[in-house]
Amino acid sequence: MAIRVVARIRPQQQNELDVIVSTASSNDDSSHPNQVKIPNPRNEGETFTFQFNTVYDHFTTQQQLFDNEVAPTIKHLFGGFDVAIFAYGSTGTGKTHTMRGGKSLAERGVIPRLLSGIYRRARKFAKESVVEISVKISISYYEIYNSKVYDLFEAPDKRSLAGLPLRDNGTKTVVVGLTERPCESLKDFEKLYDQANMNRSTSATKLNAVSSRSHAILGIKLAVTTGDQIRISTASAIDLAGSEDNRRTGNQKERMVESASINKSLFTLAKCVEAIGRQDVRIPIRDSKMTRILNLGQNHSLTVMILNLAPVRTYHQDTLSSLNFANRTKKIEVRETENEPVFKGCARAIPTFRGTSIQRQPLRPLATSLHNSTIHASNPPNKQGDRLAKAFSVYSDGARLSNARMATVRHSPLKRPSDPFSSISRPNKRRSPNRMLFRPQPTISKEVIEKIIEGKVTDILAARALDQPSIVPQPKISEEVQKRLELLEQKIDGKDGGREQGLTFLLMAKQHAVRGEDTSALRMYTLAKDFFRDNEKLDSKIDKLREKIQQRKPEKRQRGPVADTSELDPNNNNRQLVSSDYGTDKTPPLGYRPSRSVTRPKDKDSCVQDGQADARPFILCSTLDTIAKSPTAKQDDSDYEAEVHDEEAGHESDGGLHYKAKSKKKEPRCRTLNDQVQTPRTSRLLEIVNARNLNQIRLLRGIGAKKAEAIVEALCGADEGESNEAVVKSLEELGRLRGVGPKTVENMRMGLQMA
Ligand SMILES: Nc1ncnc2c1ncn2[C@@H]1O[C@H](COP(=O)(O)OP(=O)(O)OP(=O)(O)O)[C@@H](O)[C@H]1O
Repeated sequence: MAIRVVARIRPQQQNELDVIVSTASSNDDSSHPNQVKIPNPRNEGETFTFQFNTVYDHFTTQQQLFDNEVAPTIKHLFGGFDVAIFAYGSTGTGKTHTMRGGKSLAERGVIPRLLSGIYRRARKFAKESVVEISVKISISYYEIYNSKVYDLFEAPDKRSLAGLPLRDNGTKTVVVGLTERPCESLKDFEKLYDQANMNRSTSATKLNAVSSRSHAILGIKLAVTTGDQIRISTASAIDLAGSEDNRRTGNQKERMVESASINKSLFTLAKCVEAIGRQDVRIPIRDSKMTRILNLGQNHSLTVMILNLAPVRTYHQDTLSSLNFANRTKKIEVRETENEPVFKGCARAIPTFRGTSIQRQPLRPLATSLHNSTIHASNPPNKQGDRLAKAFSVYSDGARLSNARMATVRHSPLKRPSDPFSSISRPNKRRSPNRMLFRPQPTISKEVIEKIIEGKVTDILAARALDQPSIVPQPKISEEVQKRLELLEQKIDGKDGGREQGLTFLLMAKQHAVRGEDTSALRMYTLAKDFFRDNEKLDSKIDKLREKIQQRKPEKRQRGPVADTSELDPNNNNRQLVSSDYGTDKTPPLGYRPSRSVTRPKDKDSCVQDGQADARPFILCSTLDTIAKSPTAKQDDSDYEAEVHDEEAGHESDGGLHYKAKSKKKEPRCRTLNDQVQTPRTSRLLEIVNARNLNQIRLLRGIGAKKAEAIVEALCGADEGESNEAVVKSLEELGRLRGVGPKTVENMRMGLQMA
């Protein structure tokens, strides 16, 4: 079954203007919309339509959403299926509101309602069933904060800084050392849940006063014992952190670190979804902890994704990104599989204890978390302080089998030493299982033997269930050991968290630098410094940038506010003329080539000089200057057209770019211009191209993924070493890049939406 994707549009909030998202229905029954409509940010006359299973508008109550989307999954949960419900959307779109909700009854979100539904169904089951039924519910709750997993049942001051390690268990990923708490009633749950939520990392940003800084995963484990069988299933309710544009959130140091981590994991998720869609052999699921845990498409769970959207223009590009992501996600097929029940009297289990034909079984992890739906026997444990689970149980033949079994049974509280067949628990007497089982027993019939063995098997399974850490918390691993585990894991994953984080800051710094956002670039470089101490190059870069900002201050004052448009308020239209609109390039370092992201001016006199290693293409400066001086800075498209017409005078390349010449030597028909008279539209185009951000380039009109790659490759091919990167300085140069012609250039240019 494909993942069910539903969209929820939150109400417009105070101070929010200009609603641009609307709903529609592809059916005749317009009372059930299933489409989201949003204008094309580059051409307001055009509307994009996205279709999902259902679309909920701002009138939808928490109750309605739950009844339609989540309540139906409860019966599947009781039927032995796993369920995964997750909220996705950019920051401030209502994910936490949807999943957790408010305190009042009407405002309660999906999670408390789900628990309430589970308890209600459990009671109904027990009441109506003719056989005895018992339902045990336990929960675990953890967050992924800055790429580390923390148990939310633990107070932050008691956490190990390294977090909890992850381990693979078949198709599932388990969190080692996670506690599971039994929850007898809804009240129990609410108490635990509220306490744990206080431990969740939240902070205020400009976009959300209580912004979640982590992905939170609640696991609900259901153990339904019906007569002689027990079935375990799990529901995972996931409140993802939202993608963030730091120019809009106003994030500073600590928030920025969190944001980089959030964006990175969400980017990995998007890459996974894309790779699944393309049916790639490699899905980069291991590239982030969140994707490992979510395990989209591979988790064999009934999956519902709630796409949270904000209806207003300030979120335009975020909404579009989310819609595109959801559009791809809805195509993912999941093979839901029912978790196997265990029967107390499972006769088929007997042969495995007989004779020498015992099959070697793979290692089966016993240390589990909620995500491990291994088989349990009935009589779930209720004693505290029982022996903790072994890491692995090995089924093997010969002596090893005996040992493994001995280990299991020896600790069984159900062991009956007087039992004539307690030899199962005595390895020294079980060297020859054949002889033992088939030796003539004058006083016991074969049926009785079978029965006794059946009973024994059940006991062993029950003992194993007692050994499970389902209720008893896992042993606390010392901080030192956990740190080592974490380091080991990073090594296995080929990552080094700190360095990676530092590189992300460097990347963001360079992006800001390319856009001429010196202050933000400086901020990012300073953050990167924490990760690359004693790096002289970085220090000198910071010093030079600081100096440059200082020097520009008086200049800025002279020019007035319009001159420094690079870091203006997003609502200010001027900003769109020169710097990237938060909408079109919000995604931070995505698709960016770290080593290629800095464009270097050849011209030493260019108005932006940034030491030896970092510089922006001077086209950006000339644009800034042009706009600062130009009274027509706010003109609309037609004004730009006239301006461009004047520019058609032809322009000699100054040799700044050594691109690969096209095979056919045609006179370029595209407009050529002198850098000093570039229009904002042209500057913007060149800026996008020179930034080498695949994501942005492919959004240009007439450019697909392949062409975008070809452009970036052509640019990289034209570089003279890593420290001397090529810059496209005119439309003519752009038109001569491999894979790009004058027509494409014109298309790209005219497709740019300018304010
Ligand atoms: N359907 C809704 N009805 C009423 N208010 C809503 C709704 N959805 C969201 N809100 C409000 O919008 C604000 C932001 O919502 P919320 O904190 O849930 O966003 P979020 O997506 O979880 O953000 P973040 O990713 O930053 O944590 C909150 O004040 C919340 O009450």
